[in-house]
Amino acid sequence: MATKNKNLSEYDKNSIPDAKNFRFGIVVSEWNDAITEALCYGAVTGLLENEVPSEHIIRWNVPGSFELIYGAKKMLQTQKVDAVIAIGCVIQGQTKHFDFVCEGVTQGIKDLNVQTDVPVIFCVLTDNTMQQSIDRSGGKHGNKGTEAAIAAIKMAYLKHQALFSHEMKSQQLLSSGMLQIEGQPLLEE
Ligand SMILES: Nc1c(NC[C@H](O)[C@H](O)[C@H](O)CO)[nH]c(=O)[nH]c1=O
Ligand SMILES: CC(=O)[C@@H](O)COP(=O)(O)O
Repeated sequence: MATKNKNLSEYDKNSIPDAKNFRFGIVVSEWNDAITEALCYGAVTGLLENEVPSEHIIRWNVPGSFELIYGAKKMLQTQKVDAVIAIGCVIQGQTKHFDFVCEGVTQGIKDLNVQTDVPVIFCVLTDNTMQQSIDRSGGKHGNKGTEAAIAAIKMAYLKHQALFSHEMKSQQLLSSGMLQIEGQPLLEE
């Protein structure tokens, strides 16, 4: 479904997991800051609406969308966060630079999701015109920042569920004797 047929701010509140214990990083590009500030407002509002305490939200700025990659990497490496939201707005200019910035930040954020254990949410507008960006940052198509906040909550929950499931399976294997901790007797004497 294309964005033009969907409101980015709409979501089923009943489908959102309990997020009050999760912590979120938000990295915001300063290019097109009228748009990125509106996206950040949507993201923070989406988190607060779902019981995330304001003190569980850490915000950093970077110069442009290309720097979101490094900013998100340092955020997840140095801060105790369950997910990171990367916010940017790239608008087509006169040259091919748009293509390289969009491809670079897309691939870079994808790489972070592959190489690290913290979900990084892609909240980067890649628009042909400023009006398209306005429409998607609190305008007629809603706010992609809110959409990103909901995605961040759901991915933080998925991460925690996966970890819990793994720990439960390990405990079951240990207690059944099917798994041995190195250096410890298989069965207690
Ligand atoms: N033209 C836009 C940019 N360009 C700047 C790059 O993101 C980057 O900061 C620069 O190449 C230095 O590494 N950035 C945006 O976020 N939006 C644009 O429209
Ligand atoms: C995405 C960009 O870097 C672009 O807005 C810069 O504009 P231009 O292509 O005219 O240099």
